[in-house]
Amino acid sequence: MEVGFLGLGIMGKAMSMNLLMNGFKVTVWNRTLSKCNELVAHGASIGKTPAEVINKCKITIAMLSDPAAALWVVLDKDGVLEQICGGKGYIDMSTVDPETSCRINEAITSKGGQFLEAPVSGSKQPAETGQLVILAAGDKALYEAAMPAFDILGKKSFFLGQVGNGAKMKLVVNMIMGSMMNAFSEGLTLADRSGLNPRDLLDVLDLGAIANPMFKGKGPAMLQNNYSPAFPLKHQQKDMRLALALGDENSVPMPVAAASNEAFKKARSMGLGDMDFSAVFETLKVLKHSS
Ligand SMILES: NC(=O)C1=CN([C@@H]2O[C@H](COP(=O)(O)OP(=O)(O)OC[C@H]3O[C@@H](n4cnc5c(N)ncnc54)[C@H](OP(=O)(O)O)[C@@H]3O)[C@@H](O)[C@H]2O)C=CC1
Ligand SMILES: O=CC(=O)O
Repeated sequence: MEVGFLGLGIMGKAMSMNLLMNGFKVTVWNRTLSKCNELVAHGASIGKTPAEVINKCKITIAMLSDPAAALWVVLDKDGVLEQICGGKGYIDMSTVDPETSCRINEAITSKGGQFLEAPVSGSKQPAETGQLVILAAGDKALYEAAMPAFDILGKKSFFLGQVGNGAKMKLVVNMIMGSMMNAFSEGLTLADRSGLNPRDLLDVLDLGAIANPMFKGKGPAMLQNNYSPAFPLKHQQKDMRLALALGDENSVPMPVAAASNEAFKKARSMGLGDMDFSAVFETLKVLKHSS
């Protein structure tokens, strides 16, 4: 099967490489073109623009940073819209808000193309090992046509109905994850400041009812101030912001998420936006130093 792939950041690079290693023909494009080189060394072709990739491939996947990037790649000069047409499918796997997804859907379908949103749950390592959870919504026929690729990229795919539902599900999941990361950071700090060994806390948590892969995976690195980015903090803050907007629209009070968003904003203001989202832990250390 041949696919196009737009956006070779942490996730896009891992996902497109995975497709390539599993026998797919892949044509890649990235805004910073040099990031295509590693993929090309493994057999990928390059498209010089998003339009060129769409022209070449029947199905094209995008994995871009945020709503502005997702819209730019579709609507701007040399963008997806210039070549999309009947018989071609566009799948946006970026995490965006439902409104952005609906705008892209309208643009693509107005030219006769098929559109599927398919954000993913799972980070760099699940992307490398094909263990993502795919949250698709939109054109069911495109979902079925893309299943061979989804089977490589993910451990489970959900079809959630109309466009917007995938984005909503992803934002709800990441709102919970971001809030959990803040509670975890406060717990580690409280254990330390009250005279406990935070490593003991990790062991206790791991044996109880709130054990989870995130605490287990991130905890030891956080205690060593290691925030090598798997999920960049700036993207987690974007997801909190978009989830809070969804809460506004639906009159859902979300005080825990709102406080977590403030902590992520604080971390961004400290220059930690490109670090892993677990670097929000550092905001609590600043409080210690200033007291
Ligand atoms: N990392 C993770 O654990 C996960 C991330 N996600 C979501 O996946 C998406 C990608 O994440 P990730 O790979 O980590 O992010 P990165 O920051 O590593 O990569 C972002 C990608 O978007 C491109 N981009 C940014 N702005 C523009 C623009 N204006 N025009 C064109 N391209 C642009 C970048 O291009 P360039 O290289 O030129 O900067 C790069 O290819 C995000 O929506 C994120 O929320 C979802 C699940 C897990
Ligand atoms: O969006 C991030 C993730 O880990 O899922």
